[in-house]
Amino acid sequence: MSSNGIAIKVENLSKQYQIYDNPIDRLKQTISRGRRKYYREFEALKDINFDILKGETIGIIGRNGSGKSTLLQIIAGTLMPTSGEINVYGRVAALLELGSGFNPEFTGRENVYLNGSILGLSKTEMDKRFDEIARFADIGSFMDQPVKTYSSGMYVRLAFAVSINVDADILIIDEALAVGDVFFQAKCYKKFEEYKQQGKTILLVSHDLSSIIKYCDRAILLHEGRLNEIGRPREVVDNYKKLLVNLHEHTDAIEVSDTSSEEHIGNRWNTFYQWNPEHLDYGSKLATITDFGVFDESNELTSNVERNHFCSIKFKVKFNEAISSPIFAITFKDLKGTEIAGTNTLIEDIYTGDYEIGNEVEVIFTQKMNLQGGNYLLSLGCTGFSGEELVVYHRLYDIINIQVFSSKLSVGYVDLETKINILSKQKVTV
Ligand SMILES: Nc1ncnc2c1ncn2[C@@H]1O[C@H](COP(=O)(O)OP(=O)(O)OP(=O)(O)O)[C@@H](O)[C@H]1O
Repeated sequence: MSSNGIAIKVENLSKQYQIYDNPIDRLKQTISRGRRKYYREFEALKDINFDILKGETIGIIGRNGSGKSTLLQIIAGTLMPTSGEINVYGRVAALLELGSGFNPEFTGRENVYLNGSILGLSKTEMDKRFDEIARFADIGSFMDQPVKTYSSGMYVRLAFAVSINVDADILIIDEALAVGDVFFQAKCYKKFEEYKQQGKTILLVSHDLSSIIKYCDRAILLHEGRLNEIGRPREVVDNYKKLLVNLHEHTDAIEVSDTSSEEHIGNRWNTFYQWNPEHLDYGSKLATITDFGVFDESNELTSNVERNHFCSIKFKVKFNEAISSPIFAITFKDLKGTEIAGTNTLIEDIYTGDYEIGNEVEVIFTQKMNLQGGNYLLSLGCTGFSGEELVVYHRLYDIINIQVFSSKLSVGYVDLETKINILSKQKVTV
């Protein structure tokens, strides 16, 4: 069957698990040979449809229990769907949950060869790859110890090293990288880039939303076993965040309610800006952000800030209910959606006050702009706690673009304000 550029095709896929309330019921079920049902059915995946193209990197996100691992296992071929169809075009290397894929009694070396043979590679082919696998895993003499003696980090290192060195067309990774240390993670992400450049397909399940935005071409949001959304990672991640706070409304423009301070009506700071048409505006609106603006050192409204100069982000919040100790927040993201910098009054340990219905407050975040020259999206938020639970009153995500000007072209996102000294050593002549 021709794939027409498709790596994975999923059609009307559903998976039901049989839930036995009592362990003995499982035995009864076997004995009854289907005459009676001793289990409940639980639908972990419901009518899932999507195509993944060759060369795409896809992030899969969703709450715990939303069906991510079940979906990956079905794609990897280690679990059968209850109904529907799945076609996978190419060889799959899967790094699923810890504990799967390796025999704990075998050494690392033996497991490398075992995995290779499962994936259809001969011993000679694995011999050629072994040194690279060992180099990437970098677990030293543990390679010849039984895997059961490994730490979870070592386990992931070896499993990842195998997965990326078996010439798979499709790489599936379930959260596994989170266990490795940060340097290993960086090494893995670098490897992803190589993989992408080779036109290979990557499926990544992660709770690290920044990585999903940074590395994926598209993201899939699963919710209660259903495919909630598939699309641009930044949008899917933002919608997922909304879903996490159980708020589903999405308005296309800011609804600026009349505030109690008459002086600003018709003269709002925020009319100075072109708003991002893709911004997100959500929250319970028990408190609303009624205006916002960025001010330079002369207290002039601006959307251009010079690097290393001070600027103030101001926003007004009106309380539509009595609220104690709200949390005010700002975040800067780059245009890919990666959070670059941000803070809030909780992190900064600032007492924000108690408010009655109708009160209005002006919040001012003043900082030295240490971001490198470039374009950034500003997000604002007003949240709080209801008991233990974080509640969102109003968030304006990615509402405006702030351009940072800099004559200095250095690398990365922030200016470390490095001081460089060159100490010359005189040659000693005898
Ligand atoms: N073998 C099983 N038998 C019965 N129910 C199962 C089984 N495996 C998973 N489930 C249930 O199916 C649902 C989906 O599980 P799955 O592990 O796919 O979710 P997930 O999104 O990967 O979750 P997490 O983020 O916690 O890893 C959950 O409610 C889970 O309890």
